[in-house]
Amino acid sequence: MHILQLLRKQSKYFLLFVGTLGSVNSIVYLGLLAFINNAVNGSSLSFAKGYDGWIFAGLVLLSLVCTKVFQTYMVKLTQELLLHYELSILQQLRFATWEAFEKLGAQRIYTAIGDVRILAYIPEVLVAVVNSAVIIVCALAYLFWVSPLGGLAVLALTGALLTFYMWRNKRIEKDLNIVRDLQNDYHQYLRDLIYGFKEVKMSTERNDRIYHDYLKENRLKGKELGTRSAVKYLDNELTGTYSWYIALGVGIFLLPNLLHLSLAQTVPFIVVILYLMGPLASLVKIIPYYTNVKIALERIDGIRADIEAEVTVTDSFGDAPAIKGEFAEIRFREVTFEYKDEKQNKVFRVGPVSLTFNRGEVVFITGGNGSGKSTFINLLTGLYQPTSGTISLNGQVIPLAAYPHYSNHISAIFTHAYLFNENYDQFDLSADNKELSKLIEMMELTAAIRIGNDRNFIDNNLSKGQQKRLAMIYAIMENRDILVLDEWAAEQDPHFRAYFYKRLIPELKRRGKTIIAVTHDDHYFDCADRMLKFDYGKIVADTVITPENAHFSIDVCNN
Ligand SMILES: Nc1ncnc2c1ncn2[C@@H]1O[C@H](COP(=O)(O)OP(=O)(O)OP(=O)(O)O)[C@@H](O)[C@H]1O
Repeated sequence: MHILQLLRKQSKYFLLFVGTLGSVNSIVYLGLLAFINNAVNGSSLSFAKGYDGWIFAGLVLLSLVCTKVFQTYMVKLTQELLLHYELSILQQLRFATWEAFEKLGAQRIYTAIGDVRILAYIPEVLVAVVNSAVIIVCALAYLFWVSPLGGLAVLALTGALLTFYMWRNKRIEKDLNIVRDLQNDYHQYLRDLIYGFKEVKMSTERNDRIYHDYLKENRLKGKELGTRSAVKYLDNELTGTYSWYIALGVGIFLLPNLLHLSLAQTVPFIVVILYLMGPLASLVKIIPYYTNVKIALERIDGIRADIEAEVTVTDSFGDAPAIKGEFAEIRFREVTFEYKDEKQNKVFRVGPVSLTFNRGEVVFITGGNGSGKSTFINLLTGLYQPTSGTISLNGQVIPLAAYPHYSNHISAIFTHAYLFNENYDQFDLSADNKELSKLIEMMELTAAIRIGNDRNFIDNNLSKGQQKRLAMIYAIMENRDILVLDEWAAEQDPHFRAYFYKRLIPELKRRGKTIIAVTHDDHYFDCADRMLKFDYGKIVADTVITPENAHFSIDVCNN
């Protein structure tokens, strides 16, 4: 969206403000020009005789006040705009489905939020553009009035310079767009270096390559393009300043001789040239800022359009469907989920799945790599919505819009569990919470974590296994009916693994929880009530485990 359109959308008074500032400043600048010119010529405006100095000071003051009011208005408007953009991107994002979020990608979201900060240049750009434009128009009008020939000459020069700047700017804009792309890649490589530092240290070849072929290569290209555009911008400034000096020289030395004019006759021309130097310089200086704002806006609009294409609801989660009674069952009926590529071709399909999870059941899910277990977990937790078929809770089919409410019934610990830095769930993490202390003890984290600090969150610097145990504490504190675990025990030591299967799961079951866990721990398959086995996206075995068939079932699941 264009900057002006955007500001008009943000404030209906925007054009009124620009118009008022432009009109007042036109009067001020025309008046100032006339005063300066007359003062240089030794004449005086008839109506201002004796008060020239006062009127001059008054005009300057009026212009100052007007510009100050406009500047303050622009700063406030821009800050509102920044807030609006930041919040609207976040607001749209939080209503995005997991599938839509995966498509957008975290890097693009970070970049868009970063781009919003660039919009903070808008006041500088607009104040410079409005003021300079007003001065240029007034100066040219004045010159046409006193010397049409001089007016024509300066108009031609100004027009030629501005066209030249705009043409050069179009080319620089292309380079700056590439610089922005390079910056995005650079941040990605940087993240790889920092978060994959261990892996980087494990291979000198990888270490060399990430530095020489990616980071350094990227920075060298960035430097080349950055230098090229900075030099072009500085060239613009030089061209502008020196063309104006040439025009000034022509006015002072050539015109009087060539056209047999007295110096006094060329004074308006010289005054206007001098008068225009400042505004034109500030216009040229502001072009890089303008270009950056324009590029940022285009990119933000791009990502917002992508988010809008993926996210239909952006204001509320709507009312939760009234589910009758306590949790009794989740039923999948002919549920499928398809991953598609960019051309909408199916790349992998899970299902059709038809089954029921009953209250209090402990269900283990097994299957080879890439067999569809995690995709199924995403469906079960409501992160993915079925491509076809229905999921119902206590017999009530979940409409697409109600999936966020459906997810509210489930606690989940995913393979790469993320622990928040703040206590968004407002758990009671105080030292005198007995239940918490018991859970910490149970998870053998007493020595590893500290509770009861001011910020009411658990300070942690934990190993992967400990992080999963802390995630388990939070999941238990959430106190939801269904607990979904994706390879929770994978990072636990043998002692804790045994504790999980033999003590924790039975304890949670005793509390009435329904546990659905992806696992490869075949030693403990007999701890489940039921086993599901996935293969190529389909459930190939759904076996109830009894003491009699436990070993047979385990064999089925392992084969
Ligand atoms: N976001 C995605 N886009 C496209 N295809 C995907 C996506 N996520 C998974 N897949 C594909 O879906 C198939 C099933 O993946 P899934 O992660 O569900 O399997 P899994 O059984 O959990 O495997 P693993 O045990 O290795 O985690 C795989 O072929 C995978 O490549």
